[in-house]
Amino acid sequence: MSSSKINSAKAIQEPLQQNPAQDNDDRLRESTDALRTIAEASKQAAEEKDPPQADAAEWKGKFEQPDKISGGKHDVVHCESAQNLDDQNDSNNQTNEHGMGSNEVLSRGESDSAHGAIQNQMTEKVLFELTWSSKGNDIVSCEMGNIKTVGRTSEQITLTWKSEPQTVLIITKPNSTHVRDLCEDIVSWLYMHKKKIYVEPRVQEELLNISSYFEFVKIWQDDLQEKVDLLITLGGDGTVLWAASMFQGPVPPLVSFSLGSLGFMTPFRRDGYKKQLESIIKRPIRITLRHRLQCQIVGDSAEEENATAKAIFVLNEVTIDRGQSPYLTNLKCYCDGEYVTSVQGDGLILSTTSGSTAYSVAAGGSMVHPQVPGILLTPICPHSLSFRPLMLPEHVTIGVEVPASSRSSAWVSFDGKGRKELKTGDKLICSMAPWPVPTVCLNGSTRDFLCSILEGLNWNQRKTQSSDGPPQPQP
Ligand SMILES: NC(=O)c1ccc[n+]([C@@H]2O[C@H](COP(=O)([O-])OP(=O)(O)OC[C@H]3O[C@@H](n4cnc5c(N)ncnc54)[C@H](O)[C@@H]3O)[C@@H](O)[C@H]2O)c1
Ligand SMILES: Nc1ncnc2c1ncn2[C@@H]1O[C@H](COP(=O)(O)OP(=O)(O)OP(=O)(O)O)[C@@H](O)[C@H]1O
Repeated sequence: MSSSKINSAKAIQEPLQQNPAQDNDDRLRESTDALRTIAEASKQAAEEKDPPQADAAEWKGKFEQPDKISGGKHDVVHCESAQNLDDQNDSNNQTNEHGMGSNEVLSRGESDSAHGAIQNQMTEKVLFELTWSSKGNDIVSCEMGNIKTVGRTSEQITLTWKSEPQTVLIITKPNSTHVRDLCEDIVSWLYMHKKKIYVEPRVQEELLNISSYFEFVKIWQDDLQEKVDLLITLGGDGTVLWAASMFQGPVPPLVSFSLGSLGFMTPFRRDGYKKQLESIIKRPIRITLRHRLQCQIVGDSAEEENATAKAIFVLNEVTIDRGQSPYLTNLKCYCDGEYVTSVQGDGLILSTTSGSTAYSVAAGGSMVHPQVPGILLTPICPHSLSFRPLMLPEHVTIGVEVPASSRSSAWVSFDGKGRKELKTGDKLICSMAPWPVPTVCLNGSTRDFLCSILEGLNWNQRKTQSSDGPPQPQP
């Protein structure tokens, strides 16, 4: 192992040992534990073979400090009065305000070359306001004993900056010339607009290889989640997943440019990026709050790793499968601690609604609008004719256990990464995380979703039936 890897592993291990876990296998642990887990997952990823990912994961591990999260903000949305919205948000202009999202104030000082003076002024993370179409703060009213729904949790949300975002983190897909080119352009554009720019070490190196002009671009060192105003991804859905996994607490608004093959979560195109970014930093933006799941393994395996209270955040799904075992998985499923059923088949996917169009749909699950709060249970090749996919409400806690009677262990993966063995007796606990990923919409949450299933999956494409044919049957 290289010395940098050893240092990185040490940096990860130390926080892991600082906060011993408490026992409770029915509820997910609080945020301190969550960070510890992410650090461990990154360590594992760093040991994987893919060099760009291993390096990136190693870098992520360096700044993931468990104690940061204990002071994390659980309330992403607070109630406060709304402002008028501009013409971008017609649909919301006639509605009342529902909530306000704010980021905390923090201090920092750092000198830069060209824009040093400007950058030094940026000592606070910018605040913003969230407008959630609704006739009031409540979802349900009960006046005079009449129950009436007055708000919808899945309505379009608008984010209005209190001042222009200043600090931008750009995450890019490795090994792509198109991505590198667009990254260079966007970095230059942002610098012209006096933004403070952070990237991964690999990207900084790439930019400096192009020109020393890019010396103003910084590598993020620490306090990541507390300083970024805007997150930009250049790549496909995998890059969005990667960027989201870097935030173990609140996630800043994420603008995703599509430079992949499919791009369900990447509505922005490289052409016209200037106009789009200009609009995003200066005007109110429509966002989709993509829910995440927090997952935790409890049992002997976790204890062996000295991390019983591990939690990992996923934007798409957590998958439990049979790995290389030739046997059926035998997974006992619990909902809020109550036994529900057993999965006998290749495995089970616990998916967010954002992830419903990914692995879950391939396994026969329904596609669900990402703003709908809920957890999908989709079996993988169940050896039972009646195991239909299921969707449960957002508040439940799901447990999946490999019972002692199982013929073999199972394997868990998180957004397709960080595979871990679930030995007999181990349990995966999963519930909705308090920190969603706010992705910026191109044409609104619903239109973007429908476009992605129509264009990405060719949903329900069929040649139209010709009008000529047998005569209509007479009534
Ligand atoms: N049989 C399958 O369909 C299958 C199998 C394994 C993993 N996956 C998915 O791949 C994801 C990891 O993505 P990656 O890009 O890192 O790996 P990857 O490069 O193997 O890409 C998998 C494909 O899934 C697509 N995808 C990812 N998230 C999506 C979403 N929310 N909606 C629609 N499509 C989506 C990607 O665009 C890509 O085409 C996992 O979270 C899992 O959902 C799918
Ligand atoms: N910054 C990053 N560092 C390391 N690995 C990354 C980074 N961004 C993305 N990846 C990985 O690179 C792989 C490919 O990325 P991505 O899915 O974005 O591109 P794609 O496969 O071309 O696009 P699509 O998902 O649309 O098919 C994914 O496995 C992802 O986890």
